[in-house]
Amino acid sequence: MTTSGKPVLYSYFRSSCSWRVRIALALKGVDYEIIPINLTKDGGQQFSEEFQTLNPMKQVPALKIDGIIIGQSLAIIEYLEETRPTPRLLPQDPKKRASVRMISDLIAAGIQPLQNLSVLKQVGEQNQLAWAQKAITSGFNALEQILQSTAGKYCVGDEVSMADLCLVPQVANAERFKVDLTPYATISHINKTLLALEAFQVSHPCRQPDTPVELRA
Ligand SMILES: N[C@@H](CCC(=O)N[C@@H](CS)C(=O)NCC(=O)O)C(=O)O
Repeated sequence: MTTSGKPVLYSYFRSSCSWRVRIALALKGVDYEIIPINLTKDGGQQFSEEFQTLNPMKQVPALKIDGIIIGQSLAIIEYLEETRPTPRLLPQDPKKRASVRMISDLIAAGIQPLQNLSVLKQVGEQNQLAWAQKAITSGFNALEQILQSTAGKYCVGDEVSMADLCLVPQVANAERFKVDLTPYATISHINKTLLALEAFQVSHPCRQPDTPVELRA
């Protein structure tokens, strides 16, 4: 907490995992402060001693809330869901909830970590684009197929869920890595529908306190 008592989100404007949490906070109407952690400046502020005491994984996001600090975006979203249940981001129906968790994990464990900054650094500059494209297309091939049986207006039925909070930032990553989205009609359509919602807009990487001027919209 800051002296104002508001929750504090350690976030980087371009981080897809931070964006997931920003959407959840916006949807649930939580007033919070952002402390930007620049993942590229000075060799990466995530490696500073101060930040490592907050999140030993040296990754954003991390959320200080209710006297605790939580890392891992899905754990944060689940905590927000349990303590601030409205609007619901996990459906009541166990089968739908399983679908939401399946899609969230597909993205959060099966795609994003493979194209995360630290992995791309290991892959080397020349191979980064092809590597990221492969990780994303292989995940999106599976996701597009899964959505045929789960999607309504959004990833699972007609209510915005945690799966949607994972989808939109991952599509932004796909665009950044110049993935051809033509084969992913359902993913693209749901993404467009979600981007029209205010919570997805206010939390967008182009509207953050640490967004560089040239990327602001
Ligand atoms: N599983 C974690 C992943 C967090 C993560 O990968 N964060 C990225 C930004 S999206 C990061 O901080 N990367 C820093 C680095 O790779 O050095 C979560 O969901 O929060």
